[in-house]
Amino acid sequence: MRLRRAGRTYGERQALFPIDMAVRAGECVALMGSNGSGKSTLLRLASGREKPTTGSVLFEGHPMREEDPRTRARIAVVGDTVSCYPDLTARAHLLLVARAQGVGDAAAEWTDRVLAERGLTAHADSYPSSLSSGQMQSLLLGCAFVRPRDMLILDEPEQRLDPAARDRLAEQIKQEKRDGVAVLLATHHTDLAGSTADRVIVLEEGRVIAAGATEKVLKKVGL
Ligand SMILES: Nc1ncnc2c1ncn2[C@@H]1O[C@H](COP(=O)(O)OP(=O)(O)OP(=O)(O)O)[C@@H](O)[C@H]1O
Repeated sequence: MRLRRAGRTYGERQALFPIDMAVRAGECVALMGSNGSGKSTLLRLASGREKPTTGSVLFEGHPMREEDPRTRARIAVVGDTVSCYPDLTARAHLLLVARAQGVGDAAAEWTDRVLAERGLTAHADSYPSSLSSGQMQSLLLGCAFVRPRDMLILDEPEQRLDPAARDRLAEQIKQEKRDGVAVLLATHHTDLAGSTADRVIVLEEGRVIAAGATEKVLKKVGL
């Protein structure tokens, strides 16, 4: 996935100034920066959810189009909005996504594995209204891991997770990299970025203020 001078305005506000960046297979890039610095905007462009107002976004050399089923089939996104079906259990959500994304006969097996990995086995038959906010976040993350993917886009995936669930998430991201998945995430959690990201990009008011190898950048910006 590559952004070529991609920028985004909302009315008068320049949420993201034109930026060049790429995420390669097996690599994790973390976006950091204060509230409103443009991280979610960049992720929405990278996932094809929104179009840049300048420049372009490419996935494997072709313009990113979320409406293209082939793109959707390969990019798993956990965005900044929570959405679920109130009358479907945690297990049913995962089965639905697995089947919709072509997992086929293995959907039940994938679902059980993801429930266990996300610490949700005991809540498999719970409805969203009876999940805690952290369990709900784990379910949303599970929806990204219960389907095939070549790219993973995560917006503050650590939010509402307890330390154990956060550690499991970090391990999962490292496994994704070993499996050749390209990972792009926005996070406020320095340890999560430090343990998973190969590179960090720090945004401030829509501009890149630091970018490069994780350790170097975190040190430079005092994180
Ligand atoms: N749909 C929109 N319409 C108008 N302005 C928007 C819209 N989305 C984002 N913005 C503005 O763009 C800027 C960047 O927002 P963005 O959500 O990308 O920040 P962020 O770095 O993800 O912040 P946070 O850490 O709070 O999630 C903010 O000033 C925000 O108010």
